[in-house]
Amino acid sequence: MQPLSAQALAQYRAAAPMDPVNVMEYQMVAKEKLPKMVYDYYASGADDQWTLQEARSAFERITFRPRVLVDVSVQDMSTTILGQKVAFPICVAPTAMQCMATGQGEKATSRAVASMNTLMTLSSWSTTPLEEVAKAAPHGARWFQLYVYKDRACTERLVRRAQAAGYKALCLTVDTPRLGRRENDVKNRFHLPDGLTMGNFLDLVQAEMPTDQKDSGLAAYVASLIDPTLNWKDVEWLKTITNLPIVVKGVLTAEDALMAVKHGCAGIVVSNHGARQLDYSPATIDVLEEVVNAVRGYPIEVYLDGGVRRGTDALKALALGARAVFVGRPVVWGLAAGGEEGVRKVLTMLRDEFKLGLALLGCQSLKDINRSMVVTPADRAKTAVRARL
Ligand SMILES: Cc1cc2nc3c(=O)[nH]c(=O)nc-3n(C[C@H](O)[C@H](O)[C@H](O)COP(=O)(O)O)c2cc1C
Ligand SMILES: CC(C)CC(=O)C(=O)O
Repeated sequence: MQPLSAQALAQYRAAAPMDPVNVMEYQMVAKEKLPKMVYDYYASGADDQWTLQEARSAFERITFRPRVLVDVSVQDMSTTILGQKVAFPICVAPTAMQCMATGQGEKATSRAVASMNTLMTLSSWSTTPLEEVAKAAPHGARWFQLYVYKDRACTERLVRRAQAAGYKALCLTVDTPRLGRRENDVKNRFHLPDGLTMGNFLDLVQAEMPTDQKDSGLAAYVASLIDPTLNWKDVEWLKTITNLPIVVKGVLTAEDALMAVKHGCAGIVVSNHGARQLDYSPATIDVLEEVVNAVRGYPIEVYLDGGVRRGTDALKALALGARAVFVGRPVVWGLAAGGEEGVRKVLTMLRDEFKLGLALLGCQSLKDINRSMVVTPADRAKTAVRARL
């Protein structure tokens, strides 16, 4: 989502709802509450932020073909994600440094997500140690997002800790050999606010983010720690140090999807990192089908993240073959606006919108959602060509 313009914010203030009724309004409340450096970090995309805009535009270009006169008085939104049951197919993507949004940070998210019976992915760059996040909601479904560090011993210890703490999969982020250039972070000289630390590294590597940079402190921090040599062989290495399933996050092409299959990954997140890495990458919803078609018949699940702000966005992704979607910023907006309760409200909104859309589409359960229920720009182009022949 685009950063809000001064004009949009002024318009919102004029009609400020006491209680936000959608995710976009939660973003506006969060913007009012957060310090500028923090809001900008959460909201921004890379460079021109073209991909950031495109994430929403691409969803807007897809329309539905709803079916009618179907009994939808009883609905079931549940599914499984790598065998773990979730109440609805909207899960939580990893977002770093959540204690900047609210004091309880990742612990609040953990409790809210568990109470909604869905799945949370914890960023390895959390401001709370992974064990404390697990303890905050012991029965919640949880994955651990991994960046591979130059210090492989540190990486290995982190993986073992995640496994010991009950995280059920490693979500390996593969689109960040270097941090994308977020110009607001450069201007703001982004750094971790005083009193916060990267909770998982306290005993491992340099826990403090530099504050004296003439650039984004985060970009320098990432450059000093994350291993840019990461490649498919390292997936094999990871498999020698853990038996947790590996989900690769950041795949955008059929070629890489097939590499994930070849290297024994259990899942793929079709993701462009919330438009924060390579600008002019496509919107994820536009490449989802390419990935789904490439791996059809293989034992691998495909998920999508990026720009999901409405229950109907999730329906579109499922119709195009995703097993579930993940949301990043909406959770942070909920946290900033209302802590644990704010996250619960955001997830409840998305769940309820999804349920309503499911009924209006004529579906009783996720099994009823199918490809014929959406029309994409590619479908329209094909129809136009056929009409001309
Ligand atoms: C503030 C912020 C921090 C993020 N931190 C991480 C991270 O630590 N690890 C990671 O793999 N992805 C990270 N991401 C990317 C998200 O996991 C996800 O791909 C993206 O936010 C999805 O798009 P959405 O925000 O439009 O829902 C971050 C995204 C944001 C906005
Ligand atoms: C600590 C960062 C690498 C987190 C991240 O992935 C992001 O800001 O997009």
